[in-house]
Amino acid sequence: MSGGMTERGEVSDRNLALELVRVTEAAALAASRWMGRGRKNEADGAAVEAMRRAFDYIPIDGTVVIGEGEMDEAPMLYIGERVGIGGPRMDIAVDPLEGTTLTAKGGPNALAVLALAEAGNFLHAPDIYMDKIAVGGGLPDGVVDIDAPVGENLRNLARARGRDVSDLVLCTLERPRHAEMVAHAREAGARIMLISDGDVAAAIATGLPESGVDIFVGIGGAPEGVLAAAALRCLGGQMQARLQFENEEQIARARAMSEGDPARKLGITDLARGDVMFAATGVTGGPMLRGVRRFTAGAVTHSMVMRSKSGTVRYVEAHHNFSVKTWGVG
Ligand SMILES: O=P(O)(O)OC[C@H]1O[C@](O)(COP(=O)(O)O)[C@@H](O)[C@@H]1O
Repeated sequence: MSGGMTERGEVSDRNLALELVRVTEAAALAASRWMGRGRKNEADGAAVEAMRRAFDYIPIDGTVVIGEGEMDEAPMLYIGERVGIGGPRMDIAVDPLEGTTLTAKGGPNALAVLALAEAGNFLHAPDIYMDKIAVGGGLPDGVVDIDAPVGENLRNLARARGRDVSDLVLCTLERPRHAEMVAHAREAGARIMLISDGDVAAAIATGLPESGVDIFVGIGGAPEGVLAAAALRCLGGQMQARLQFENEEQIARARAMSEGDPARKLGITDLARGDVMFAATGVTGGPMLRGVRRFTAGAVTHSMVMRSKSGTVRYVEAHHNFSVKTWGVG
C-alpha cells in the first residue's frame, strides 16, 4: 500500500478521513486570521486558497460539484475543477468558509466544511436558495415532512421523542421570509433559536443530542443543504429539501445541472447518496466545535470527521506548529 491506496486501488479509508481533516484545518486556520476584522471577502478568499492548496496532498481524483461557483466566476474550487493527486474518482462538496459574515463579526459557528462521496452521489445544486427541514437520528422514517405545517411537524416530532412540543427547540435563520413559520412554531408552543447565519452548523446540530437543537427549518443556500445532508447521513438524521427558484434562469440552470423535476421534494439521499465522508473545522467557536485558537507560532484547531458507512464520529484536536512549516498552513 502506498500514498493512501490499497492494492485494489481503493483509497485507504482510514488514511483518507484524516487527510480530509487536514484540508478543513488549513481553510479554518487561514480564515481565522480574519476573525472579527470586518472583511468577509478576505476571510473567504484566504479559506478558499488554503483549502485549494491542501487538496494537492490528497490521494483522490476529485471533482468539485459543490464549490465556489462557476469556472468564470471563481478562480479556485469552482464547479468542475479537478483536485487531488490522483486516486479513485470522487465528488467533492466544499464550503471553505461557511459563515463569512460570522467570521467577519467574530460570531459563533463559522466552519470550514468538506464532504466527499464516490462520483455521482451529490446533488449538483446551483447556488440558489433551498427550503430545508432536518431532524436528528433515532426517529421513525418520515416523522417530519417539508410539505406539512410546522405545527404538525413539531407535534409529530415531540410524540416520537416522548416529549412535549414546549420541550423542543426549533432553529432557523432570522430572516423576514421565516416570520410566518416562526409565528406558527411559537403558536404550537416550541422554543425558537434564531441565528444570523450558518445553517450548516444548525442542521448538523439536530443530529448532535447535546446541542439542544431538535429541528432545523427554513430557507438557506442550496450548496449548504447538500453539505448538511452529507453530515446528517453520517449522524443518522433525516432531512428533506426543495430548491427555491426566483426566476426562469435559475430553473433552467437547475435543469442543466441535474436530472428530474427541479422543483421536486428532495430526500436526504437525493442530496447525498452512498458512502459519504464529512469533515468540518471550527473557525469561530460554537456548541459543536471550538474555534481556532492562535498563539505566537502555532494554533489549535478542533474538527469533526465522520463517515456514513460506519457512522463513526471523530473529534480531532490538532496542535499546529508554524515554526515547522510542512504545507504552508497558518
Ligand atoms: O443570508 P441569506 O441570503 O439568507 O443566505 C443564507 C445562507 O447564508 C449563510 O448564512 C452564510 O453563507 P456565507 O458563508 O456564504 O456568508 C448560510 O449558512 C446560509 O445557507
